Amino acid sequence: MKNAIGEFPEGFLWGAATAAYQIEGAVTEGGRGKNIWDTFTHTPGAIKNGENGDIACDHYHRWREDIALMQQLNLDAYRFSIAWSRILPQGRGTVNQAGLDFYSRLIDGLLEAGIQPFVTLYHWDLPQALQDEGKGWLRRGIVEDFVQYTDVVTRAFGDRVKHWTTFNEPGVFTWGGYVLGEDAPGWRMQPGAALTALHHVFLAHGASAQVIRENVPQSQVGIVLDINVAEPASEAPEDVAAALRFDGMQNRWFLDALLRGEYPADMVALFGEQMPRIETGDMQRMAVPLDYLGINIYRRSVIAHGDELVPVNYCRVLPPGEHTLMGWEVYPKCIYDILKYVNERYGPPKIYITENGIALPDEVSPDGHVHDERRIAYLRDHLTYLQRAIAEGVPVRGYFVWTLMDNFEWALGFEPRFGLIYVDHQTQQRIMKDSGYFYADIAKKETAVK
Ligand SMILES: CO[C@H](O)c1c[n+]2c([nH]1)[C@H](O)[C@@H](O)[C@H](O)[C@H]2CO
Repeated sequence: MKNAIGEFPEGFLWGAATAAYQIEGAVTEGGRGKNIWDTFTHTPGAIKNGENGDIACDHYHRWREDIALMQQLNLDAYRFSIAWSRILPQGRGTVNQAGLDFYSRLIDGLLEAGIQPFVTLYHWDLPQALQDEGKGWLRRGIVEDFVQYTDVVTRAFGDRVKHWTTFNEPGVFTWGGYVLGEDAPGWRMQPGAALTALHHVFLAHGASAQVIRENVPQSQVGIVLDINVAEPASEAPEDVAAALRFDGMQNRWFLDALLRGEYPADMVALFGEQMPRIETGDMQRMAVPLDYLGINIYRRSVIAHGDELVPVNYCRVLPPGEHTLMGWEVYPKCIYDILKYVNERYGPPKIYITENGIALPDEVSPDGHVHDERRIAYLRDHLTYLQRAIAEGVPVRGYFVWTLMDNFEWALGFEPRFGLIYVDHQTQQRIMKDSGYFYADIAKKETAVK
């Protein structure tokens, strides 16, 4: 199909993405159990402005209205996550039928609207009961809990949902949650804790993929990673070495483990005593064949030597130029560079851009519209580089904007607005931004130029 950006493969999916804790609200409704983000956001000082996702975008009650907005955007697909603690309030054991019913109605509504559901099983919101019982992902037994959760939801929705992502960005929630303290559960520990948690997440991924394939005929199974191509800040040997360590930690640790069944030797040597306990067969258990790789792409990564993050000892350098509200550089060619990096080294069968977007201080103008020209430029320029990568043979089959609507941006609260749709979080009014109309035109099939 052809649109204002250029030629895209027939069947290319134009989507938008969200996550349960960031949009649903209704945290004590419908039998939902507590999760670690409920706890973390109510911990004084954890979240900017003391905000939380108790109400968020009230999507739990407004999902019909939100599906109608997705139709206005001409979406082919919608990427969303299921809240584990809505399905299994205690993380395991008794199933909450009201939780299954909510997602079943949502999925039926999407299908009726002609929108394909892309489900993420885990987007950071671990049931608090599992955190309390045995330190969450640090306990190897959690793999079995995740398998039960996978089994329940794929039996319930596998007749209608074919695209299943096990985890969103394993590195972010383990490193952020167990070392940096920036994400739930907010622990500041040694890197070894994050590597152990990550090892168990990888095992859970492999076991979950098996269950999905057993329960869902014609399923497509993948995982979502944030891959970053490292550019040394200078030609100085210490910066070049730091960029290699960044590449090892940010990219090869995940891609080698999940696609090749081995941890990269240089990083194993670097981590030494911090390495997780690896049992016989573990690496084969995690490296199950995948139907697609989801990649979240936002920015370029210019890396220099740094003394803080021991033992990886790298730090990001922010080049001059345009930056987003997150303090990230706007560098559209990053999407081309990252796709070429992954395709040339690992050659996944299919790729989806599962997140790409920009945080801006959007405001409603006196005319009642949100004129977010910078987001239009960001999307247009990244899509142009995406189209170039596809034309050069990278097997990208879909693109999901982060995000459908302005939502709860984790430790930063509601201030960073990423949405195609503006949300007034006091009134819950939704307003399509100018970028939403732009994207609807990109996604609209009738605009196809013969
Ligand atoms: C460096 O960006 C990461 O890849 C990334 C960015 N983002 C993410 N991962 C998460 O998957 C989303 O939940 C965030 O809301 C979103 C915006 O911050």
